[in-house]
Amino acid sequence: MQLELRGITKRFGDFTANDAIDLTVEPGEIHALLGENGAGKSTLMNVLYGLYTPDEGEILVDGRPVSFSSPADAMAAGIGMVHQHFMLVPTFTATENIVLGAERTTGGLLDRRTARRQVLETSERFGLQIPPDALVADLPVGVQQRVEIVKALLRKASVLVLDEPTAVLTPAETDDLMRVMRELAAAGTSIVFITHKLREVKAVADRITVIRRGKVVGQADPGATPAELAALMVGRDVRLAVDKAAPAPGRDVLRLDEVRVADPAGTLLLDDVSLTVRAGEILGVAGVDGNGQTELARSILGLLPPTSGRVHLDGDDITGLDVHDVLARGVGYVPEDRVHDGLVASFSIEENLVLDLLADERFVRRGVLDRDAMQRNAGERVEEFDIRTGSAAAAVSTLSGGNQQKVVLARELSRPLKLLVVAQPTRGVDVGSQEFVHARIVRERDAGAAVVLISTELDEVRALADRIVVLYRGRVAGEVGPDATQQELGLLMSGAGTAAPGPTTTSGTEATA
Ligand SMILES: Nc1ncnc2c1ncn2[C@@H]1O[C@H](COP(=O)(O)OP(=O)(O)OP(=O)(O)O)[C@@H](O)[C@H]1O
Repeated sequence: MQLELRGITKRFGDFTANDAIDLTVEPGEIHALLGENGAGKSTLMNVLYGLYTPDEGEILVDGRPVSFSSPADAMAAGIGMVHQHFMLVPTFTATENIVLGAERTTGGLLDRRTARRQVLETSERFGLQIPPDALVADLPVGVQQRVEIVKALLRKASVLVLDEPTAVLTPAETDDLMRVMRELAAAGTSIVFITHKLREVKAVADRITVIRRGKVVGQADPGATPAELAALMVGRDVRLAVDKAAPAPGRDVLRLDEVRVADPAGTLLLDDVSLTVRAGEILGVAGVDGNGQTELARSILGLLPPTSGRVHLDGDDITGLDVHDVLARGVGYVPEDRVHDGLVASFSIEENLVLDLLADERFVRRGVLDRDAMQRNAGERVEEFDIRTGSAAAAVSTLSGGNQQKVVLARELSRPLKLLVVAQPTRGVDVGSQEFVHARIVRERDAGAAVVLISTELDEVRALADRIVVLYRGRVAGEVGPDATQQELGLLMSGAGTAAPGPTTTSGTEATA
């Protein structure tokens, strides 16, 4: 199927998110859509998927104009979309999710056998392995994504939109998705692929369209170098390498002594983790997602009290302190899940920029919020972090994904810090802003903060960290320098080269200690 978007314009109030965009996607083509945060990529795809009505322009399918007033219309015309945030029901099985809304029923009941067979057939045909009877909540993110893709394919999608599909995937899951994309394209499905990872674009794209500030600025050749692609996206040269001097570590700021965290069933999520981070150094924490990184950050912050072991900040025992007390001691926190843990969606950008700073006399006078000060602060932060918004008084939920991430960073880096804990700092952030975020993290280090950098992006960890620990099944599998090779890190991340046992359970007394 040939898809053509012609002169699409979409405005929000007096802000033009898409400005007369033309885009043609040929049958069986993988068409990458590149652009900085807030460029208008998701908006354009939401227009295509019937979620937004364009103010101007038209959509043509095989040369015929079509008009979609809902995703159901778009799906009926053969367009499928996998969103950045999946839209699955966690308590339903994979099969139930896939057939939801298009189910065949007999006497009002779901025809489970037919549904299951269809799911298996589609997943086998495209090499998308799915356990049909597993609950979605129990599946790894990469498999949940396959459920979304099978769901679209089962509805006979001949154009599949993937909006930042690799942001949450492990490297192995990403490779797998790339393979699936190539196979789908070879079988005639067209794919619109949105990503900020230029290497992926080079690996799979047949054609590349770049948009900037709502307009198409050009097509790029898939043979272009990442630096050339970055320059076209951002409109200037981008340094893809991080500039940083040798560290000058000072006193111990953070010390974890044999920290253990067990879940209610007694499985150890953090297992005897001991580590020290000094002022003026960045400790990188590498590992495949789900090996204790989240629990590590949360136990330092006081969001998840350790089952046993101690956490010290600047010599003080802060184990068991409330998160507000920990933050008030000069700790900054950029959580991996910005939507749930970093922002209040319905609050304005101004308000989100001072969350957790409500004891700060810059913004609160005699218990009353100083709106003028908040406005001034927002103006400065928006400018400094290049947050793309029409107005800082707008709800933070109206920002593009990457710009929401910048709000969290701008807030956390706006006060003097002893310790900065950052998880996945550049997830969903465009290459130009990645450069900026990396430079800001190094600046915190150079100003004397101890930094814990948790990232599943090995390139990021190696570029920023002064030392790297690898977490594997809740344990520190090893410590290496920043010059460790990808292979050495990969081995530690897979559990090879360590004596770490499989998932352990606490023995009764320890679990409750
Ligand atoms: N519902 C809305 N109301 C107001 N403004 C909006 C709305 N949705 C999007 N915008 C604005 O439109 C612009 C484009 O956003 P969009 O989500 O399309 O960007 P994007 O290119 O997908 O960015 P990212 O790479 O960060 O995901 C942003 O500046 C955003 O703030």
